[in-house]
Amino acid sequence: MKKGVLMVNLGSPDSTDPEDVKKYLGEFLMDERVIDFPLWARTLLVKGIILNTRPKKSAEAYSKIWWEKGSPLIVLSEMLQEKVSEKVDVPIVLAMRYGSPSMIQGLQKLNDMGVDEVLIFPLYPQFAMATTETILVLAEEIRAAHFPHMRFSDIPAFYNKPEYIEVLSRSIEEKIKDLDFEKLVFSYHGVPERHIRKSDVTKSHCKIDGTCCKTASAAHQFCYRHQCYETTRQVAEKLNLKEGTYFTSFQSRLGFDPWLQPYTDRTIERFGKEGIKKMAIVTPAFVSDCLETLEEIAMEGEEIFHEMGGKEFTTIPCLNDRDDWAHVVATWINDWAIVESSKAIA
Ligand SMILES: C=CC1=C(C)c2cc3[nH]c(cc4nc(cc5[nH]c(cc1n2)c(C)c5CCC(=O)O)C(CCC(=O)O)=C4C)c(C)c3C=C
Ligand SMILES: [Fe+2]
Ligand SMILES: [Fe+2]
Repeated sequence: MKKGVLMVNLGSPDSTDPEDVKKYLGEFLMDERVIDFPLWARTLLVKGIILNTRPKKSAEAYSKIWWEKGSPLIVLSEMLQEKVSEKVDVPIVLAMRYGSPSMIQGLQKLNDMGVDEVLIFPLYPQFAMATTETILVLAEEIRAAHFPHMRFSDIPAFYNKPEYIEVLSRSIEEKIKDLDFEKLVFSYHGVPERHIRKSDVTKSHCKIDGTCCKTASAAHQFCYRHQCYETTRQVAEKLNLKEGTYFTSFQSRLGFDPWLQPYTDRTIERFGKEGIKKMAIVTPAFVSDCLETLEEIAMEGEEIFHEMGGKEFTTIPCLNDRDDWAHVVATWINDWAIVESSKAIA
């Protein structure tokens, strides 16, 4: 069997034109694992309401962060894929869950190379049904319909993998070592609380009450909230951060349902009001810088902090194509390729 890797990130619109943003948001938000309402209600909400108002606003936001080469998320994902490709012996193809290059195009490309043993690598440190799960489900649907001869395995959420914690901690340390910051915020993309309950395999563990995520449970293999807090805890331990100087919060909520709290914007506002002058913020749910880090945090977040009287607002870049991160990704891929080869020999 010939091996290859499908590296998958979220995706971006093709351009900042509101029509392209509308097309992208339509595909994204009609995913039943993102807006998890029955089809009729999702269609009404997305096509009847969100797509009439949001694309213009989102297009303006994208215009502020767009690069000459395109969407930062896609350019940075390509840079990672290229760097990792130099360090491994198997082909790596990059695909996006929404927009292009699509997952079906990516799998077709691998198929054309003769690859039939595929490692699906979702670029998400923490599991969520709106991210990791939807990638794996779509991959399997495409496999069954178009490439039934292929065999798939995947890289599970790596929120607590020592190599990931090491690189993330180093990326933070490099930015904060000379800062003398008062508060460090770990801001993760939010999800509706309902998503956490739906992903609870035990059906009874997740109470979202502040203690469940600290109590050992089989539910945590698929609990986004637990995995976010665990990433924060392990980094804080590695960097010897003092209790009370670091916080976990959740950003980018949409709609009126309760999402994971505390919310990042309110946390920044509170710190400003409390007289905090220097804060830093890291966004570990994102492997590549994107709209949510470059605009929502680095621009809007900074503005909120300054309006509330804060002075220094330091944003810590995502891992992007850092050499040490590319090295870790390459090691995981090489480990997979070796194990799969020895299975084939046995
Ligand atoms: C119900 C809506 C959404 C859920 C649930 C959700 C989960 C989720 N998203 C990411 C990562 C990213 N999201 C990004 C943009 C983005 N997310 C939503 C909505 C939900 N996300 C929207 C509507 C948008 C588009 C922008 C906007 O209009 O505000 C991005 C950035 C994409 C880019 O092109 O730069 C990322 C990355 C995660 C990790 C996650 C759950 C854990
Ligand atoms: Fe999102
Ligand atoms: Fe939990």
